[in-house]
Formats: sequence, C-alpha cells, structure tokens
Amino acid sequence: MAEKKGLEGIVAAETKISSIIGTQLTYSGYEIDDLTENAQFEEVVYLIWNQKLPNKAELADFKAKLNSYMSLEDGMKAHLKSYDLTKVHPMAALRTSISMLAHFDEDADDMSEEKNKEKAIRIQAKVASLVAGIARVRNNKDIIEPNSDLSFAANFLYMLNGELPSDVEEEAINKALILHADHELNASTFTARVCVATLSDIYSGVVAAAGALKGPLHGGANEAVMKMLGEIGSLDNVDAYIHSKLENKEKIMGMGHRVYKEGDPRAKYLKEMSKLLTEQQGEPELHEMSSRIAEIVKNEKGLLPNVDFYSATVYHSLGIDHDLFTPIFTLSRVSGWLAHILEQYADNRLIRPRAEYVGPDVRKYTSIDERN
Ligand SMILES: CC(=O)SCCNC(=O)CCNC(=O)[C@H](O)C(C)(C)COP(=O)(O)OP(=O)(O)OC[C@H]1O[C@@H](n2cnc3c(N)ncnc32)[C@H](O)[C@@H]1OP(=O)(O)O
Ligand SMILES: O=C([O-])CC(=O)C(=O)O
Repeated sequence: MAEKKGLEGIVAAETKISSIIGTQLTYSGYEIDDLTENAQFEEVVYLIWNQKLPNKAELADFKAKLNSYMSLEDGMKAHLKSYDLTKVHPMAALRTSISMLAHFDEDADDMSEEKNKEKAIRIQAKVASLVAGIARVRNNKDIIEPNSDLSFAANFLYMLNGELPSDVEEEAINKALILHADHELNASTFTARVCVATLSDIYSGVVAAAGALKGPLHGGANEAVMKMLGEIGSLDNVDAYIHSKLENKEKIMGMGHRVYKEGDPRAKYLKEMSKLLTEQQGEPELHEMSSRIAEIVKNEKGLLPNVDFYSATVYHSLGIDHDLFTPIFTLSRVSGWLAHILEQYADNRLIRPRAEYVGPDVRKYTSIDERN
C-alpha cells in the first residue's frame, strides 16, 4: 500500500495564501480571529488574491468591479430555469452552472494574467448570483438583481430572500464567508490546482473544485450535520444515537479533521453564533444537541468539531434551506480556489504523482471464447 494513504502529511505545493500551524490559521499572515472580528469578506478576498489588505481606493475599486459583474446574463438565467430543480441537488446545479458561465465569457480561454485576474472577480461575483438564483428558481420566484449599495454578504442574502437582511444576519454571513474562504491544500483546492496545472482554463479549475467540495467528507458535511440533527430529533435521543453510530463504526458528520487534531480554530466562532442564533430563533435545543454530540465524540474518539459542524445550525437559524449549505460554502471557498489557481498559473508545473501498482502480474490476452 502507498505509504501515505490519502497523501496525509505530504507537502505538495508552496503557497502564500494561507497557513495552518497547530491550531493557528492565517490568511497571508493575518490570523483568522483578527479577520473574523474586524474585516469585511471583500477585504479578505482582496487579501488572499494580492497578499495585502486593500486601502480605501483599492477596496472601493474592487467592490465596484464585483458589483459590476454580479448580474447574470439573460441567457444564463434562462439556462438556470432549464434545470429540473425538483430532482437536481443545488450543489449539482451550481457545479453545472459555473461551467456554463464560461460560455458567456468571451475571455474564458484567454490565459493572460490580466484576463485571468479579471475572470476571478467575475466568477466570485457570479457565484453569489448563481447560488441565490438557483434557490429562487426552484421556488418559482423571480431572480433578484444585486444591489450595489450592499456588502457582498448582505447582497447575497438580499438576492436569496428578496429583502434586506438584518444586521445580525449580515454579520453572521460575513463571518461565515471569512471563516470558509481558504484552507491551505484542502481536497477541493488541491483539485483546482491539479486541474489548472495542465494549463486548463480557470472555469475548469473552479468546476473541478466544486465537484470535490460537494462530497460529505468535505464541504458536503454541513448539510449532513443538519440531516443527523433531524434524525436525532431531541436532546434525549442524542446519547443513544451517537453511541450506536460509533459502535457501528459510522462517522459522525462535522467531527474530526485531517490536519487539526487539537481542534479547528474556526469552530469556536461558529459555535458562538450557533448558540446565539438558535436561541434567537427559539430552537436552543438544536445547539444543546450539537454540544452534546461534540462532548460524546470527544470523550469516545478524541475527535473535535470541524468548520462544518456548527455552521449547520448557524445557516439553519438564518432560515436557509439545508441543501443550500454547501453552495454557500462554495460562495466563500471559490475565493480560495481562485487565489490558488492564480498562484498555480504564476509558477506552474504539471502535477502528476505516481501510483504503486498492486494488480495482477503481466499476462496474455485470451480470446473471449477461451474465458470462463
Ligand atoms: C471543510 C471540511 O472538509 S472539514 C471535514 C468535513 N468532513 C466531515 O465532517 C466528515 C466526518 N469526518 C471525517 O470523515 C474525517 O474526520 C475526515 C475525512 C474529515 C478526516 O479524516 P482522516 O484524518 O482522514 O481520518 P480517517 O477518515 O482516516 O479516520 C481515522 C479514524 O478516525 C475515525 N474517524 C474519523 N472521523 C470520524 C468521525 N467524524 N466520526 C467517527 N469516527 C471518525 C475513523 O473511523 C477512523 O477510525 P479507525 O482508525 O478505527 O478506522
Ligand atoms: O482542510 C481540510 O482538509 C478541510 C477543511 O477544513 C476545509 O477545506 O476548510
């Protein structure tokens, strides 16, 4: 067997975008706590794309560009309306629609640095409209045009719900977007880098990454956490449910992490928000159930909550449909993918590891009549 199954611990790239040392997560040198408590998501996107925080003029220019790209073309809206969203998961719809964006971009295959940077802004902006648009179309509601007076977080909620968000809602989404923006060489980001290292285009890299994020061992875990809470039903049922899962060697979603063994530094903010928002919504039991799950899994397995665990109850308390949780993760993480794609292009080499062959020895072809 390959020595490092799942490439655990292998350093496969150099990056200036984010770093994990123990339980310290930094984006281009800034601690995640500092950014979560003080920054706007747009500043963080600028930071991870440029390795510097924007000054006032740079931020204004960046926001203006994001806003100018946010509307979907009529053809793109018609495309979204052609999906059967009663059958297709929004994450599958989002993956497909990101690919379709390239068909409306005459620069899609232009590989110049200038055009790629511009396309990054366009993709970041349009993914917000796509997530909101998919949610609206499936509920037979009109697609809402973005409002350029709003922050990225508020604009997303406005396009999703058709009404201005409260300050609490805007702050919660802004924080969640910052916390999910980048995470070193996680599976979806690695996928993006592998894809574009063939010198494929930026849209292909983002589509490949979205496919990787969708899985329940990665970004899909946030939706799975809410499904688990629904199955458990009440605080009284938590112990029996979790013990039975663990006895059957089943995984508890939202718990554990490949890199963080002493805890995910992002989880504490989401835990705080989960407590506050579930109380405000009159559903404190959901947070109490989550805390009890975390306590049992820590005691029994030594595993701690990851970013997906408490984000589930945060999004639920904001009234967001459970199958939109991973698309919202995408809305944030696309900033990290784009940062890594640009970094990969800037100093590219094809990513092509080797596999250890463990199949049958060399043998001769036999005609179909001779086979049993
Ligand atoms: C944004 C993100 O991607 S954060 C991660 C989101 N994913 C999840 O929350 C899914 C649940 N968690 C997991 O599946 C894992 O903890 C991962 C995939 C996140 C990381 O896992 P890895 O470090 O690769 O550990 P791996 O899957 O090899 O498991 C190692 C052992 O811990 C156990 N384990 C790991 N996570 C869990 C869990 N959540 N619940 C129960 N047991 C677990 C495994 O069953 C295995 O036990 P064994 O040695 O007795 O067979
Ligand atoms: O880093 C990882 O393996 C998974 C993760 O937490 C993330 O992508 O945010």
